[in-house]
Amino acid sequence: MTTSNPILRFSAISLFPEMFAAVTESGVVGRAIKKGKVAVDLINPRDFTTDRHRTVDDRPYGGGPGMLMKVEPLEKAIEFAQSSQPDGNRPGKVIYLSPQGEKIDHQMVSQLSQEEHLILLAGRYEGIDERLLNKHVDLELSLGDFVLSGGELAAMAVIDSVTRLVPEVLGHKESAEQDSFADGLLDHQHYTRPEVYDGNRVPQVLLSGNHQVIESWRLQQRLGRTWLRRPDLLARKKLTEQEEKLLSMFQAQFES
Ligand SMILES: NC(=O)c1ccc(N[C@@H]2CC[C@@H](O)C2)nc1
Repeated sequence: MTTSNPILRFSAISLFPEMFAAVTESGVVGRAIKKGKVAVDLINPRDFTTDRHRTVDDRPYGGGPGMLMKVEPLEKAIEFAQSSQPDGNRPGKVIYLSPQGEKIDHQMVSQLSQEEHLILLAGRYEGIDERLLNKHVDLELSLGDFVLSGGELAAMAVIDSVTRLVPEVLGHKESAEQDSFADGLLDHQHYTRPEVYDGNRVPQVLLSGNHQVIESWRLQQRLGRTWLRRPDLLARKKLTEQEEKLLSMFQAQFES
């Protein structure tokens, strides 16, 4: 069933729109687009240049290495993205991807999945004029403390992670509720055939067919792994009495 108006629309502003095929032509996002639940428009600032050489970069004031993205083509691309928003809808939220942004986490992804239109600004070169950012950008986001040669990969990470949380995008089989972080814990271990691999057996509990025991074991592993690998996440989580008990049993075994 394709609906004419998608639940969530992304407008990706990028000098390398062909990169976005990586998310638009496969997997969860590809299927969500086919089902008309999500749309991804690609907007290239180069199409908004007026000079013969279609110039999109310029030298930085104050000198220094590299180039910056020209203001005018970017501004026209952003205004084009906003004008493509159906009348009456809330204006699109302009997101700039950069190492100077707020670190993205599940909370942020979940909030973004409630929006109707996300305009993702993927920069290149050394970046973008601060006055353009101040005028047009609502939210500056970062995948983490590292530098990419362009914002496109970060923008695609936003498209993929947000799309997964759009209602009815994931079938019940792949439901996002089971995702790690959805409840502030890391994921448990996963196993599939063969039962013995490289001399290691699958944990017996998973072969028992006793779903209550399996669920309890999985929760205990999630608590234990979060305690071992991401104590910062555990510190933020209010544990139920049952979770406290499972975790302390895990800790006792671990420390024995
Ligand atoms: N950590 C990140 O999310 C991130 C985002 C963008 C980026 N690089 C672009 C290229 C020029 C400027 O627009 C920023 N690097 C890292």
